[in-house]
Amino acid sequence: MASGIIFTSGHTWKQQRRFGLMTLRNLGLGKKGLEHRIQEEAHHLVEHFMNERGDPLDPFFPLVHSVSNVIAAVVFGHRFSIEDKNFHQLIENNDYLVKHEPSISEISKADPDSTFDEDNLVQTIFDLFLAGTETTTTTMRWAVLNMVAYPDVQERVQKELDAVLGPSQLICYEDRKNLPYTYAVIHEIQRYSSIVAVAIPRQCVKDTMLQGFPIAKGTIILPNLTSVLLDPEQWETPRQFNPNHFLDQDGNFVNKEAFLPFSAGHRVCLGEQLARTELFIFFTNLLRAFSFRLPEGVKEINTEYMLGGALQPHPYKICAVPR
Ligand code: HEM
Repeated sequence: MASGIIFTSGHTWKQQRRFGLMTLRNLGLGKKGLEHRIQEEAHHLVEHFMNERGDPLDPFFPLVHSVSNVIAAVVFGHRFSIEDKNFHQLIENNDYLVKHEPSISEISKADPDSTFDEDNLVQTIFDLFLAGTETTTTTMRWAVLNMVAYPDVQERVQKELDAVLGPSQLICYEDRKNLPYTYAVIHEIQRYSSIVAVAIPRQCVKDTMLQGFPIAKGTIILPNLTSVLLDPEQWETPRQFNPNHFLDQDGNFVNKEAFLPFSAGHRVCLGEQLARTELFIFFTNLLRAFSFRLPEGVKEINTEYMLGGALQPHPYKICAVPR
């Protein structure tokens, strides 16, 4: 039988999803706890790039390290050092999670309706890790790649950051309100890269009429998120990277109903708030400290995606030049 959050439905899904959300909340999501964790990881990330002294690097490993450490803090209660062999194993082989046998007080044999058994615990941890690591890392890889591909956008972000933030000021998610251009760029990165092309499948529970289309009970539905994120009726230049999609004429940030990279409804991404906070804090810290450029002699960068579970960029190397 399926366990965890992503692959379940009905009672198990409800209980495990509620547990996942509660755990994130208890650990400070929406309060300051998890934000501190992200700020600390952003600090390590900047330090790691700084040590490369502007030499060509593939940002994948430092990014996945930072993103994983935020989730590790939630599910294991500690962060990994970048040299940690276990951490490398974790990244390469998610078996690590299954071998771990945590036991917590939620596991109850007394309640016959309880889904809090070890299978569900392991799978829920696995789900949070998988769903939280791959997606956020891939979005950050697109973020860096797009800054190299659109240097004028990068420059404008940096100008805004320099005008609003002090050079060593701790950046909070709250600062997005004073950084409309930067915030619009992050949204455009998510829209344009559309990394989760298709959301989790649904099954129709009763005969339904939807906008004139009959959908029979039992039909499996695949929500196509890319079709919304690239919809020509919703976006001025759907197939061009254009931060103006999220700005009004006065340069204020505007949210768009069709901005659905986290999907919508009961299954909406459970980590949306966490992911938004991570993307903002990692992106602003990196762009304040570095300009991303092509390595010497390299003329262009591949901005096509590779088809897979998530739409990922091709592996690439860039230089993080300290500003
Ligand atoms: C940029 C980063 C992220 C993106 C674009 C993203 C996107 C999505 C999407 C599209 C879904 C499917 C929703 C649906 O079928 O309607 C989803 C589900 C999910 N996400 Fe995320 N996600 C991100 C980050 C995270 C993080 C950081 C976590 C960890 C806490 C997380 C945990 C989950 C879980 C557990 C589900 C399954 C929810 C369910 O089945 O009820 N995600 N995410």
